Amino acid sequence: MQIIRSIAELRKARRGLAGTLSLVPTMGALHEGHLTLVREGRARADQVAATIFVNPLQFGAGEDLGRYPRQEEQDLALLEREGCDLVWLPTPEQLYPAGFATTVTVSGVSERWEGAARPGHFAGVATVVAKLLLAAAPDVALFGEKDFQQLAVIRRMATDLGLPVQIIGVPTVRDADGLALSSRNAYLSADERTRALALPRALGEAERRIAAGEPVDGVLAEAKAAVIASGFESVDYLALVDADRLEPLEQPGGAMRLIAAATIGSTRLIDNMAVSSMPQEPR
Ligand SMILES: Nc1ncnc2c1ncn2[C@@H]1O[C@H](COP(=O)(O)OP(=O)(O)OP(=O)(O)O)[C@@H](O)[C@H]1O
Ligand SMILES: CC(C)(CO)[C@@H](O)C(=O)[O-]
Ligand code: BAL
Repeated sequence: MQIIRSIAELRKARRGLAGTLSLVPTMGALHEGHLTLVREGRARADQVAATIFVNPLQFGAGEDLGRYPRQEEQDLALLEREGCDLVWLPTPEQLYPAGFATTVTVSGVSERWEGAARPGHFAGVATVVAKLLLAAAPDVALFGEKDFQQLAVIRRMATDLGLPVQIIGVPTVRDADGLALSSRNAYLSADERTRALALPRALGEAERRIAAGEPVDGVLAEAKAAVIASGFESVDYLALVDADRLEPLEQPGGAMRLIAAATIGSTRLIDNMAVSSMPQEPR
């Protein structure tokens, strides 16, 4: 596995890679979700590369940039074991040179939900992903559905900028009990980890009830109440949206997604689930 630290080295290494390339951008602290993206990337191209970069541009003031988990040595060992061909670890100075003044802003799909809760977040994500894609020039880039709105923003950006890359979304990998894997789960105490299960459970229950034809408003209100009753301090949003533009849906129909963000202790978790669009007989 080639370990690359500068853009110049990356360009040289890229020219030397034979065949097609998959890219898996990450912020490190790797878990099975990331490794699933790497495996999927390997299945879709001749070579697979990953990036590890905790991108300061996508963190707001007062967010967790300083305490975000960093474990480079362990991450490199995991990627090597997974058969990753190349890993690029850029520095903020390389990606954001002095005088940096160009950002990529995606309107519409980035504005609600995470975009509203974390102003500037998606401009930071879109900018860094555009830069990573331009520098590594992959044929395929893979992102997790766990960050469902992020995936929609990146798809929109790649289409609008005409980037010559196929964007692939990979289903959320969960722990055996149902909690979505996330590097931020490392912040949870044992007690919070247990209570955090209320989030996927509430989404699963809401999914079942909406698919069974129950009124959406009532189901969403009860799901939020269940999350709070289980010990989350707050729910930023828990909503039914269309799966492409992430606009709120009052009536079920088409490709739908339940999306949520909630805070437990000092940890903000996000999750989402697909909702079956065929009305089912009440169970
Ligand atoms: N459980 C998961 N299943 C599938 N993909 C995932 C999962 N968790 C993260 N990913 C994907 O891995 C890529 C890198 O994500 P990132 O490094 O931010 O990890 P993370 O676990 O999402 O961290 P965070 O706690 O910051 O949300 C993103 O495309 C993200 O959607
Ligand atoms: C896509 C990404 C690597 C951009 O920094 C990040 O937002 C993430 O890890 O999901
Ligand atoms: N996993 C998404 C990146 C972020 O929360 O900043």
